Amino acid sequence: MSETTHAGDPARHGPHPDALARARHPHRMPHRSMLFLPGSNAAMLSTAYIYGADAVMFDLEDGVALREKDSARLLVMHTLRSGLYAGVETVVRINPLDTPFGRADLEAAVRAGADVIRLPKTETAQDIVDLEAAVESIERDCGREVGSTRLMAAVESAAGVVNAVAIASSSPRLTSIALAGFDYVIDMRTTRGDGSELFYARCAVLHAARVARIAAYDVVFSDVEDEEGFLAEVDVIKRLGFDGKSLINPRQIDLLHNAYAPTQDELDRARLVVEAAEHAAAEGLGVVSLGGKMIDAPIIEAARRTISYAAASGVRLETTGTTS
Ligand SMILES: CC(C)(COP(=O)(O)OP(=O)(O)OC[C@H]1O[C@@H](n2cnc3c(N)ncnc32)[C@H](O)[C@@H]1OP(=O)(O)O)[C@@H](O)C(=O)NCCC(=O)NCCSC(=O)C[C@@](O)(CC(=O)O)C(=O)O
Ligand SMILES: [Mg+2]
Repeated sequence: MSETTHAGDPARHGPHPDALARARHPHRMPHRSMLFLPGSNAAMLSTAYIYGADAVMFDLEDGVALREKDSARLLVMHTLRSGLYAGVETVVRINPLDTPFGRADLEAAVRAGADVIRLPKTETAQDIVDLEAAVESIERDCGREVGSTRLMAAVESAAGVVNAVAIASSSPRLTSIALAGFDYVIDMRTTRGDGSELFYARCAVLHAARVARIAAYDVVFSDVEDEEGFLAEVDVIKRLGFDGKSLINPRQIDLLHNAYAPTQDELDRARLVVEAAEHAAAEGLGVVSLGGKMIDAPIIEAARRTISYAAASGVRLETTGTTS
């Protein structure tokens, strides 16, 4: 692939500052919604930055027909370089590296400045180690800051789920892990149902993410007309502890963000906790207390996350499904 230089090319100027902020302060940057966009769909690629997803995922893998693999790669590369998505986290789902398309996808995505590479069908930690080596070589070759491309592992099989802790801990570049439900249930010889078929995998992926201190994304919900079913699934995954979900349709974004938004009471309490923590830090106090009760670090961290969710999409409106 030939490399052209032009002003504003993210491949020349490193990652968007927003991406660096996410890497340094993950609790302040929500990872709730990741919108899948088929890389071959020019109309979707030219408009989807307006929908307000936390991240968009340009898909070069299963959402793209074989005969469109090369044209989709070019389309995604030009979209990344266009600057349209400068304020949104950009993710490219490449084809696996052992397919005829994987290396070319990776080369194009890293050179064009993708914030994150999503590796589908990750089964072992070695898959990520190999990906990291390939990414580093491309970064060096094109002059992109080494280490600036982040990685996401998508786990889509029994092997991936069983190896989730090793995968999640395999690279400092790996900032998130996603469970992919459709391929997973095929591998498990079952079908999507009431969620019980995903329960073990969800828990395994989530525990791996927490051990490695990275973000965890839940599966896509395929029926875009079934708002009630979508919200029921969101309720389950939020309770389990997922940071968010991969999505296939813009209509799912606000529903998800509203479900993750705090109530006004939760926000007020979080602000008090953070104020108390900041006061204690300013006074050089080792112990943070609020109303006579000691507050520990995980509570302060959770309070900061609550404030970041409210900053991103307001407080939760229980009746309308939207946020204020
Ligand atoms: C489902 C449907 C056909 C419905 O279409 P509809 O037209 O009925 O939708 P409408 O709501 O009417 O669209 C209103 C307006 O939004 C625009 N719009 C729609 N969707 C948009 C979007 N995604 N991005 C930007 N724009 C969008 C649309 O163009 C229109 O724009 P406009 O005409 O201007 O008004 C459509 O959404 C769609 O194609 N989704 C993406 C599907 C996809 O990517 N599948 C592969 C990934 S899963 C996989 O691979 C499995 C996995 O690997 C997963 C894992 O790894 O996690 C595993 O194993 O589990
Ligand atoms: Mg899949």
